Parts: sequence; structure tokens; C-alpha cells
Amino acid sequence: MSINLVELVSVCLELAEQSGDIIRNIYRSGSLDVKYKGVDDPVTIADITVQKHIVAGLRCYWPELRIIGEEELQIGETPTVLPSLKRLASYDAIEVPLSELIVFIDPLDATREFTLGNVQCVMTLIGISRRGSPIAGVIHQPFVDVAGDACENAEQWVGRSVYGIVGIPVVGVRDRRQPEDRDKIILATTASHYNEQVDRAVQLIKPDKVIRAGGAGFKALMVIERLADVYVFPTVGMKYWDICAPHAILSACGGHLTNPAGNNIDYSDQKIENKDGVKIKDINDAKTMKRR
Ligand SMILES: Nc1ncnc2c1ncn2[C@@H]1O[C@H](COP(=O)(O)O)[C@@H](O)[C@H]1OP(=O)(O)O
Ligand SMILES: [Mg+2]
Ligand SMILES: [Mg+2]
Ligand SMILES: [Mg+2]
Repeated sequence: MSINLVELVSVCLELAEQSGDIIRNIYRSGSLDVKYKGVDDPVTIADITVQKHIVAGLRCYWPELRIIGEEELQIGETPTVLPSLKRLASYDAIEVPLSELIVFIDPLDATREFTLGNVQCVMTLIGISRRGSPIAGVIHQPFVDVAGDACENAEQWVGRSVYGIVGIPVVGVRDRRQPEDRDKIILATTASHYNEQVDRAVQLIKPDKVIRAGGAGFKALMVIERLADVYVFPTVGMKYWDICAPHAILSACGGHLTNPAGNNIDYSDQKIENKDGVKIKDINDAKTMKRR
């Protein structure tokens, strides 16, 4: 059976935007119902509700689609409104065999920061892989204003979406680099899972500036929008759902994501933890490094 990838991305985009509404509403309610899956590994009612919503929306159209989501769900739900297949109707259809696809869902990336009220880095990530390679991704960032910038005023939170299909220009990104940073090497890495391995990588790269922030999607987006040249996380803890969507969008922009040894990440692997960590390089990284 074949599936039109453009329709799948349309549905993912709409479901991700609806997820932004769900996340904001739960945040405003103040009842996050935080539980711990492990040390430093929280989950909230928003993570669970959003994943149920996305899985249910995808299942309406493609009951056979293989889906790997971060959270363990007891039962699915039926969405009250069917997401549209036609959001991206201006693109030509891209037919692919459904059996070759896996959809990776991170309903809420940067849960820890979400529980602490540091909401700018929160994102819903939906990545699509085909035969092990990321081919499309949708990211939705709920807590930003209409310009896509972080803002304190909760009244102005409208959210923004970024999406891309490899081979087609990415939608929703811009070059955000500050002029004074043009000649610097800027490295983004974890705020809350910093350890010796991460520190060693930072020392080796010797960046001019280190940004420590929460969320895999948030830091990958920094590379995509040129706020950082490289994102390193050479340690355990990151899973395929954290990086599939950012990886696809980065690839669509000409960037690269590998494990720290420089090898490809295979999304068809049955094991879902990416044990070696990840390293994301910006398209202009090689040029920047050569100047040193
Ligand atoms: N040790 C870990 N345990 C659980 N999740 C992790 C761990 N390390 C990274 N992650 C996931 O990767 C994201 C990026 O890590 P960091 O914020 O440290 O840079 C986290 O927000 C978390 O995703 P999630 O919030 O979806 O559980
Ligand atoms: Mg989590
Ligand atoms: Mg995550
Ligand atoms: Mg998550």
C-alpha cells in the first residue's frame, strides 16, 4: 500500500499545531500532574494527552502506519475533528510505500524545563523515517509569539511551526544569527544532562561561545536557524523521537546529524535508544572550523 507523504506531513502539521493548544491550556491550568519515569526524566499530563491526540489523528487515516512514541499509552482516543489532508495541497504528491515508514513522536520535548516554567524550549516533534533515514519532520513550538520569538507575555503565545521534507525547501525558519556572532563558533549543548563526556567534547571543539539550553528540538533548531554552529550531546539519554524530526529538517536544509563517531543514525533499528549520543553540524560548520 502506498501513502502520499505530503498528506502525511499535512496531518502531522495540523496535529502538532493542535498539540500546541493542548500544551498551552494544560500549562495555564497549572495542573501538570508531574510523575517521574526515572531520575531527571519527568512526564506530565500534557506529554500523555498530546501523544494520544497525535496517535489517534494518524490512526484515523492510516491504521497500519508504524508509530513509535515516547510515552506509554494505555488506550487511544478518537479525535473530534479529523485533521486535514490538504494543508500542503500546493505540493506535488510524493507516493511512498507505507510499510517503509516509521513515525517518531516526541509529544513534548524539554519536559523538565516545562515543569520548571522555562517554556520557550518546549516543542512537539513528529519525524518520519523511510528505510532508516529521516525524510520529513514537523516541529511545533507552543510558547512563542507571532514572530516566532520567546516572550514573557502569555497573552502573545500563538506558537510556530517548522516543517520540511528532504528535497523541498523547509518552511518556517530564518537566519537568526546576531551580526556580532558572525565569526564565532557557537556550540549548543544540554543544560540539565551535562556530564564529563559532554564537557570533553566542548573542550575539544573549543567554541567561542557555549549555549546551554533544554530540549533536543530547541537546540537543533538553533543550528537550523544559525544561532549555533554545532549541537553536541555525546552521551546516553537521547532517543530517536528526540532527533528524527529535527534531523529531517536539518537534512532538508543541507546540515548533518551523526553519532559522535561520525556514523549515520539508523532509524530502522529496533532498539529505540540512540546509545551513542548525537552531534549535529550546521551547513557552514566545516567552513567555520577551517578558519581556526
Ligand atoms: N538522561 C535522559 N533521560 C531522559 N530524557 C533525556 C535524557 N537526556 C536527554 N533526554 C531527552 O532529550 C532532550 C534533550 O536533552 P537536554 O534537555 O538535556 O538537552 C530532553 O528534553 C529529553 O527529552 P524529553 O523532555 O522529551 O523527555
Ligand atoms: Mg521525556
Ligand atoms: Mg524529547
Ligand atoms: Mg518528550
